Amino acid sequence: MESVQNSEDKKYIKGELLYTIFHNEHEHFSIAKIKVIETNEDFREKDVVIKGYFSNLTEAMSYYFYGEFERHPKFGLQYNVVSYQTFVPNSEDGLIAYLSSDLFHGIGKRLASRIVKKLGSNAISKILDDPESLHDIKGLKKETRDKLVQSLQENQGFEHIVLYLSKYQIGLKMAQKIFAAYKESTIENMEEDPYQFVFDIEGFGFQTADAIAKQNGLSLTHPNRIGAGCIYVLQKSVQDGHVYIPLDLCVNEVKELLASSVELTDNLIAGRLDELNQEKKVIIQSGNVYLPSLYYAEDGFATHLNRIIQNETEERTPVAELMKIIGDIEEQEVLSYGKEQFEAINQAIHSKIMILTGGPGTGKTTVIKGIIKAYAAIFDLSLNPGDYKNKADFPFVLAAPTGRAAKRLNESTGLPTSTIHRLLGWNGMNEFDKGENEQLDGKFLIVDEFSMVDIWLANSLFKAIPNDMQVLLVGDEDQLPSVGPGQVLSDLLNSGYIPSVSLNEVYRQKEGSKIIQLAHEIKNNNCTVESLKNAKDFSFISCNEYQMIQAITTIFEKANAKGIDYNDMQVLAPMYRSQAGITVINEQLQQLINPRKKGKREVRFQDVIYRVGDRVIQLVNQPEDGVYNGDIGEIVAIFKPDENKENEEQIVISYDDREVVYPRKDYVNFTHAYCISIHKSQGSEFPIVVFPVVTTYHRMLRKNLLYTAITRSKDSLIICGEKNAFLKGIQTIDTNRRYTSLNERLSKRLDIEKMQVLESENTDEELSPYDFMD
Ligand SMILES: Nc1ncnc2c1ncn2[C@@H]1O[C@H](COP(=O)(O)OP(=O)(O)OP(=O)(O)O)[C@@H](O)[C@H]1O
Repeated sequence: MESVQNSEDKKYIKGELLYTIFHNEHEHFSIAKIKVIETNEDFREKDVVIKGYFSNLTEAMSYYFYGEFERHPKFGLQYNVVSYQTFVPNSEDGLIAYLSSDLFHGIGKRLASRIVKKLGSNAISKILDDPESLHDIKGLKKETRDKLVQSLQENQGFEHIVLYLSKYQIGLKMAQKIFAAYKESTIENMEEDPYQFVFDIEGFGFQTADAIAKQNGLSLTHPNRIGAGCIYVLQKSVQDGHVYIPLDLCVNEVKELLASSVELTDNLIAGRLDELNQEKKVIIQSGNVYLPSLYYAEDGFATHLNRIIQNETEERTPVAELMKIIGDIEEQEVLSYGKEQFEAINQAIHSKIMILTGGPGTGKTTVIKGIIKAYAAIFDLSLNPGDYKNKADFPFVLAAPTGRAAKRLNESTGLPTSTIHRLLGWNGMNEFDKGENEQLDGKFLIVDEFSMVDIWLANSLFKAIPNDMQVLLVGDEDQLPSVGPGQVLSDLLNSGYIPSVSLNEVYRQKEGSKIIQLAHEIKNNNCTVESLKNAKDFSFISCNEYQMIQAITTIFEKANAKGIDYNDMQVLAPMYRSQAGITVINEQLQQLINPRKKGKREVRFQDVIYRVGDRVIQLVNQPEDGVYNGDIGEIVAIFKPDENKENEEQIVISYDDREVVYPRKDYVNFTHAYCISIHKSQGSEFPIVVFPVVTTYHRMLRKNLLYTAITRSKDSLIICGEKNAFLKGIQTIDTNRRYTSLNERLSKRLDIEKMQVLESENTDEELSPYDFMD
């Protein structure tokens, strides 16, 4: 074991564990109080609070903790532990006493001194590195020897590994993951082939593997190095939304990644990819390279889509009957459906699966309501969930990818809605309860904001759709694609595999909305500087990047003076950093809207101050608590550790229908929401949108991003910034094509179906092989 005396430059505190304040079983995260025995830190107190990821800290045991002090605004000085090890005396006498203690059964003083005599003061480290080193010790039976190794591994294995991994800047959290996978063989495996970790451990980076390999003198042409490079390149491509990358591009990127250090030929990389393909670590099809999870998601989605569509209902409602039903609905709703809208209702009623698309204000919601009412009238179904004995008997299933979108769907239809995750029964462990074996209840599924659904979620959803369920997918194809991989909505539309109706006539514009007009001008590429003239619900305030904060502050102050509720105003921006970025705007607006006040609690987390009353946004899906990426809430309480039974600092956030308690380690799951990113605003609408647009954002300024931003505003839109930047942005098409093969998969299926139809027609004519001969 590495002795502290050998690493004097490394800061440490040697201490005895007094008690544990908090321990998370799942993550092995602990906060504890220790009595300081010795330290090379400039610290003179008798005890200190430590925190970090530990395997098994035992009260009254002594440890070396390596790390650094951190000053917490509320809890004062804490020691943030990066690695640690149980204190084992490194004098021979101490070591003998340790090995002959109650911790190791069957080893007495005599045996312990023989071990120390043979292995020296580094005995424990030697045994952990190589259990064989215990062979040839007189009187040490195999059984006792195995037990000693096992106890040492249990008691010290993890720490030993943590210490080893910390040499490569691998933190405790990742060390926990690695230890769970490799246990005591971690070091052996890592020295032999660190590249394997890229395959086995989620989040283990290629660069880390490369650094470890270099230090262990592994060859740069190690076969797994190229393999790990391939996996790394593919994983990175998923972050850009790709489902696959073409083989030649993959080869080039791997070469770029590895070649600075070694000469690699295309053939060598392609050969390695071929082997990975045979080992099913990647899948190569038609010259495209996929990570298996994406290949199977795309293939699975296409298969289930096909399965559902094949079970077409034969029954057709006669047009006259449908006209009558729709006429009745028009009377009730006091409107007259446009031609496209009627067609959409008619098609949706008669299609097993249909897509409804259209820009803002074209009547998508109006049509959804029409479809539901028409379906209910045809099949004589009540739209009151209370009329059904069981919840599962209610025929309509309405869902959306985010909580806010689901809520909007509920408000516009008056029917129960949920997020797709909740619908599928997310169990918090990356799995859904619903699937092929337990499919969804209901007869008619409507999914809104489908452009936000990535290929993984689409596959999970379609797996769970029973054969007899009708499906309506609703979305706006001009919005940003899903954050996750794929572009399911646009691939479906391009493939022509399922019927779709596009609504183009704008109805809200007739009510004099400039916002809708602007959206359609952007969509149809006829937006000019004239389009940016102020109107009742629209204004453009000119300013540059450096004036932005002042401009936004003034807008908010003026609105407030007019009696407008700050909660109705939402700033949307494309990026976090820069003078006019999300972070700075949030800081400024927090000061204006929710300033520091005596008696109002606040805590600092990283560089941000969270205060009771702050508007915040959830950044990840947390289905176990019923909150989803993009949900906006308000901090309603901050608790000190001595105020709750968990003994931890907590922030309580209130969302529309629930309150969620976040322990400090989960504060990364939310951020301030006075200004949010346009990506996070997808699926939401706000009464007043303030949208800064300046040239500094240029990398981000694309047509679909600007379109998404302005279509989030319901009543009023204020753009502030540079007109040129805006006009340039709307002319910039996102050319970063996502590599997906859903369209091809579906087109192929269409071709097969056409051939089958041809074949069946030919059979009718009783063709014989002679017909194909000259
Ligand atoms: N056929 C129609 N006749 C009269 N008004 C209509 C008609 N269709 C839609 N509208 C009205 O136009 C407005 C926009 O319709 P709706 O909300 O259904 O559109 P949308 O496509 O869902 O819009 P968004 O995507 O912006 O939410 C509503 O006020 C709606 O009542």
